[in-house]
Amino acid sequence: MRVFKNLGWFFKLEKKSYITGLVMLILVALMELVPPQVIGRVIDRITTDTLTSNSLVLFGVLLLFVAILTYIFRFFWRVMIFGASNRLGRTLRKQLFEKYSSMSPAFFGKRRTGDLMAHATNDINAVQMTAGAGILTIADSVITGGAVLVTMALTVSPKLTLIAMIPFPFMVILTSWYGSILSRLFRVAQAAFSSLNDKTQESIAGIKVTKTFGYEDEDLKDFTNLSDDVVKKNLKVAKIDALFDPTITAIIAISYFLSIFFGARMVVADEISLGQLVTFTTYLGMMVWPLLALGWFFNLIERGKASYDRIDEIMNTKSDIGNTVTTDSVPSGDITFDISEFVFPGEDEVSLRDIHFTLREGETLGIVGRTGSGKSSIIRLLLREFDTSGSNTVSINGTDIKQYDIKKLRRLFGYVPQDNFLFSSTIRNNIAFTNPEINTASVHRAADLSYIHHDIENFPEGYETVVGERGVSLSGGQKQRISIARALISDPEILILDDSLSAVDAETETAILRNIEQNRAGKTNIITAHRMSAVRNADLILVMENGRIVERGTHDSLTGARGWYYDTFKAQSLRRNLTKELDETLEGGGE
Ligand SMILES: Nc1ncnc2c1ncn2[C@@H]1O[C@H](COP(=O)(O)OP(=O)(O)OP(=O)(O)O)[C@@H](O)[C@H]1O
Repeated sequence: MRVFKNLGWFFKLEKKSYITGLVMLILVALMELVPPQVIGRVIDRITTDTLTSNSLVLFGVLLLFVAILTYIFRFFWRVMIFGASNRLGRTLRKQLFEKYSSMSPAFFGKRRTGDLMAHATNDINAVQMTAGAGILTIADSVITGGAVLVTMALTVSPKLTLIAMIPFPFMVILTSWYGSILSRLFRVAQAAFSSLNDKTQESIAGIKVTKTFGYEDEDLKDFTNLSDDVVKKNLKVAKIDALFDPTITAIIAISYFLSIFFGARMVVADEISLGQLVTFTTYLGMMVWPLLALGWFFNLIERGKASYDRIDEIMNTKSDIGNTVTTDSVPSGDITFDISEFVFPGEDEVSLRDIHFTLREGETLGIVGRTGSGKSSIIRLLLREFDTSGSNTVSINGTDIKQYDIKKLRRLFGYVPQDNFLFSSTIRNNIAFTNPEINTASVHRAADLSYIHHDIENFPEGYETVVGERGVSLSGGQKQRISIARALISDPEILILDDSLSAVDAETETAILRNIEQNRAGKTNIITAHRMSAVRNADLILVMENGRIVERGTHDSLTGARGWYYDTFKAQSLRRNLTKELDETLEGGGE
């Protein structure tokens, strides 16, 4: 029953629907008491030869009237109770999605996508069932069952009613025992379903890699194993599920036997009439549904409880990134990093050390260094994907960025992440993501700046071409450039290109960077790259190694210093010139 307590807030919210629904249920229960009474009376009148055609018509009209009212009331309770439970599904889905949206990347790094999806589908469905069918089954078994028992006792015989009820406590004990086993098994089955969900999602997302390595058979085997596991665990649930109905049917059968055995003796002893015994057994037949409903109720609440706990665990997870706003000012100005040490949450190793620099507003910062040297980590701190602690700060205009409203802070940035992601929508919608109402000319301009306009115009449907979930029909370079257009369209105060030019050729890179330089006067840019040519014109270049800044300066000062930057720049320039020469030679030879 704890799940009902947990859902108390919702029942309060939907008080009107539930109360109306329950009143309708009570009325249906009362209506259902009438037909057995009519049958009993007709039989008694037949046996005493007092049945007239007038009274027969009257009984018929009464039954018809009761049938019509039952039909109407049944319709309304369904609309009220199931309508409310559907609204619960909607509310929970919204709350869960809001929770997901508010969580930091660290949360998504730790959880599996399939699991998060299963919470939003299967688990919410199970809780919704508890608030719909769960309420119905308990109300129906108590109201209909109670009304039938009271009527049996009042209109036929309290003694016979008690005899008929002897097996009922066994049923309650057995079904609640099945319920507790079911809860455990259901939790395990839902977890298995989450894993299967996760596997499906990952297999589809990684299908290209799987195919390239020729690993389809292994992938299928993994999938089949997980799928078999889901079946096995659900079969266990089904086995316990299957115990509910036979138990209840057996209890009812015993109850019937006791009623007829003792009822017949009471008829013979003239304690009740034959009509009353028929009425009694008809009522007993009417107890089948309330008792089945009671069994289902235990089944449903156990499933609801298991799923509610799984959702609750997510809802109670606190985001690593808080939003305690202590300043009203809008973030803008110079960016200063003052970090002695930064450790990613849950890690032991220090990832960034002694990162101290200031980037003036309107200037361009270039960050270079070997892979894993800490370039993206600097960006992630600025974006508040992770927070610094202690005296370590990242500030904008002299204020720690943790003191700004996180949404206002993030509106500052036009960010092109390393693993760019395109939504399954049109190219236009992907570019206009931050401002869907923006005019076509601006979309084209952003695409022009990121050097993708002509490619897009050559697509079958131009800007209306739909890209797959991960832009499967586009080349890596095209995806990167569409992501750059998406970042540029809002003319952000701070543009961040995190290794975002890696998939375009050197000429395209130069052209895009020139466009950015010419069109973003007075705005800040941060570019991380492996190619030194991408940061050549930056006002400040940081060279990272093992989480530290090992060189800093402008292109000229760094080449003068003859360190890693110079060596790498020279090697890359040489390679670039050689490739160019080779291309020209091959082209010349081909003519
Ligand atoms: N969320 C995280 N949790 C723990 N460690 C992390 C996390 N993200 C990055 N790291 C670690 O921090 C170090 C720096 O990673 P980072 O992504 O900043 O390097 P990078 O210079 O951008 O590399 P690349 O050029 O390959 O993109 C790496 O050792 C990486 O494993």
